[in-house]
Amino acid sequence: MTNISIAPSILSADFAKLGEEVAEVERGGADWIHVDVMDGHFVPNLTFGALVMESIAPHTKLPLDVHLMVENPELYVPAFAKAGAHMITVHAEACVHLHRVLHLIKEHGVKAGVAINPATPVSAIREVLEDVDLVLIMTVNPGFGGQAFIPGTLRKITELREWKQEHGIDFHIEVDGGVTSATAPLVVEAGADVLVAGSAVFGKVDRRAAMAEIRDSVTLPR
Ligand SMILES: O=C(CO)[C@@H](O)[C@H](O)COP(=O)(O)O
Ligand SMILES: [Fe+2]
Repeated sequence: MTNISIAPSILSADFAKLGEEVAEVERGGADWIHVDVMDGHFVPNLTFGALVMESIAPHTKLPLDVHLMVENPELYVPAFAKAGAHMITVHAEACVHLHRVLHLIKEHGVKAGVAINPATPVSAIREVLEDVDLVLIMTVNPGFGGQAFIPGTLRKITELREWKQEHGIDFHIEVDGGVTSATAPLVVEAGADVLVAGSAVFGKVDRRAAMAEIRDSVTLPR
């Protein structure tokens, strides 16, 4: 079975103590830290920029998985790379020159990911699938934590898994939005290997138990 990584999204953490929050989920068994950056234009919400992430970075050794929900993401790639990003994912819908942006990310020594919204087909990113380290399938419309999983997105995960098999190339398939112990088995069965979970982890008092519940849902026999 594929190794499954859990990436708690700090969007649902307590912003007044982000350092402690990431350290706690690292101790509790998280694999990556998912960092949601929103500009109030590409999505109807605002979060933070590279300076805030730079101040979080010393509090964890886990890879920082930056999800840029911003227009003109190429403008922010250098700052997030400098701030300690391990992976930077940009939205296909936000990039006129998607191939160029993905290579800009790699030139900064960072792994490159591409994200698609629920209404965007896999065909929109087919020409860059050999250029990416990760594809992020949004399983909610981006902008907010705590939304309900959109089941119609599952067929895109399956399509990507089949594409990987057919072409013999590898990249992570990450899912983001509404991931819980109820939906995790569905996305893993479809082919996802990185599970972002915001409210299902940070919304719980016991974060270790919350992550264990998600991991057990995809590893223990049903
Ligand atoms: O990128 C986003 C939202 O746009 C996510 O990363 C959310 O933070 C996921 O939150 P939950 O749906 O897991 O509560
Ligand atoms: Fe995200």
